[in-house]
Formats: sequence, C-alpha cells, structure tokens
Amino acid sequence: MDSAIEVADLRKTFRPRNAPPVEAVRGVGFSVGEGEFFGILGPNGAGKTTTLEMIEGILEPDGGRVAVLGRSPWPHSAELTSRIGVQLQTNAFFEFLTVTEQLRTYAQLYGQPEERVEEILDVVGLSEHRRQRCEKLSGGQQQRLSIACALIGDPEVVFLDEPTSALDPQARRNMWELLRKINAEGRTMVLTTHYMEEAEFLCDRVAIMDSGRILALDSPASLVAGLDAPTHIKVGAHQLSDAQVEDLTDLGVQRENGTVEFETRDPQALLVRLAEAGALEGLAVRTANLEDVFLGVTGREWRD
Ligand SMILES: Nc1ncnc2c1ncn2[C@@H]1O[C@H](COP(=O)(O)OP(=O)(O)OP(=O)(O)O)[C@@H](O)[C@H]1O
Repeated sequence: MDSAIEVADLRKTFRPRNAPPVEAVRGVGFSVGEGEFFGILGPNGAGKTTTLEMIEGILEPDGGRVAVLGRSPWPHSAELTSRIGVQLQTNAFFEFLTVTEQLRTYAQLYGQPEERVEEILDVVGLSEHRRQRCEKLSGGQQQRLSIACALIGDPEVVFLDEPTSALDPQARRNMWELLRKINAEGRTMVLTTHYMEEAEFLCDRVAIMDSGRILALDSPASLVAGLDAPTHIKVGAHQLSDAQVEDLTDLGVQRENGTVEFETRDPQALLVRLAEAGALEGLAVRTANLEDVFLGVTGREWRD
C-alpha cells in the first residue's frame, strides 16, 4: 500500500507566558496508507489535536518531518490544501448563513461547481435542512455540516478531530455509518477520538497516544490479541454456593453487587461447568478490548 501520510519524530512544545512549557508531542512517528482509516486514540491532553494540526498544516512543528500526499504541509501550499479536507469545529461556521449558503461559500472557495452542494447535502443526509440557519441545527446536524464542509473540495485525505464528541449514542452510530461510507469512496481518513468503541468500530489501525507519545500502534484486533488477556465471565451470585465458586475459580474471582465474576483463560470449559451448575442467569462475557490495551501500555485505567 502506498502511503498518503508519513510522520517522523514529530515534536511540539507550547511555551505559555506565565506557565511552564508543555511538551505536547514528544517524537511521534507513523505512516497512513492510501485509503486507510487511521485513528489516534488517547485521553484528554494526550497530544492528539496538536499532532493532527501539525499534519494538517495548521500548526508549525518544532521538529520532525511530515509529508501529506508527498508534500510538506508547512508552510501552506494551495496545491495540497485543495487535496485535503479538514473538519471544522462546529462553532466555526460563517454566521447567519443557511446550510446551503454555508456550503455554497465553501464550494466557491474550493472552485467546485454549484451542483457539488446538492451532492454533498445528500451524502451527509442534510438535504431536508438545506434552508435552516446553521446555528439552529442540532449538535449531530452541525457535526454533519462540518463534515460536509470538509468534503466539498472532493479531498483525497480527510482529517476529523473528535467528530462525535457531544453526540448521543444513536447520533454517534449514525455518524459512524457516514464516516465508513466516506472511507469506502476511497478517501484516506485520519481521526482523533477518546472513544475506544469508536476506534474499534471504524479504524483499520489505531495509534494509542498518551503524554505526547505513541505507546502502541496496530489494528484493534491485533492490539487486543497481543495482550493475551483473560476472559471475564459474570453470573448472578445467588446461583452458586461458596464451595462451587471456589471450585470454579480459575485465575481469579470478584464479587460485586450480587454478581460473581470469574477470570479465565478457558472460557469454553467454564461456560460448560456453569451451565451444568444451572448458573447462567445474568450471564455476561467480556473479552479483552482496547481499554485493556491502554491499561497494559500505561498501567492506568482508561477514563472517558
Ligand atoms: N496553545 C496551547 N498552549 C499551551 N498548551 C497547549 C496549547 N494547546 C495544547 N496545549 C497543551 O498540550 C497538551 C496536549 O493538548 P492536545 O489538545 O493536543 O491534547 P488532546 O489529546 O487533543 O486532548 P483533548 O482530547 O482534550 O482535545 C495538553 O496538556 C494541552 O493543555
């Protein structure tokens, strides 16, 4: 796969006037293949936005190299700008414009024909709201409009900074479907998120970032498989005597709020024995996920 983005040893330190310097990005490197859906996952303050802005050409790096479609994004080149799409923060819309007027303005800036506006309204599912003023849209609709602005120039690479923050779970799912569709058109996607589930659902590969560094990078499935973590099986505690719990315990057991949770490396055998004991009520099985990967690489619990 040819790469759309190459990043090597990227660094940025902020030097606020009345506060100590903040080393936001401390030597980050990765490449993103053409057509890949790439995610940067990390908690608040990990350095995701700073990294993204240096790749987009919004922020000048202190050190390291970035190439997007074979070109350096800093200083700005109009040629590169026309080939990338950057999702706007939703509060960055032109004031007092309707959805159509907003998109028409962007279409003109990108030298796109008028028809492109209708096309994009359809892609992001905002056709019905075309005459609505931007500030009157719901949170989810505003996020869709910001993605429409990023797509209007028909970009090869699309950058999304936490595109589903502040959305309710249903709107988030709808947004995931939209982002998948955009990626399926052959566009390279780079997304930052602090939602594990989002990274797991959307991304071909994920870089886990914390304190300005990338601590792990692979497909979500490989990151989880690499952990070799046990499976957790939970059932209602009232179904088992203490002796039975002791007998069934493999790696460990935890009791909480009327449940008993076993940790095991042989979930199949444990499930059979629980079935034999007639103790499957309230059954919940949890295999390892990216949360466990984060714990594994940082030693800290993940908090959204
Ligand atoms: N302009 C700035 N001046 C000073 N410090 C900054 C500036 N921008 C970011 N930082 C600091 O750099 C660090 C990384 O910030 P960044 O916004 O890149 O993190 P993030 O992973 O995107 O977090 P979030 O999910 O909260 O947006 C944080 O400690 C932040 O406070």
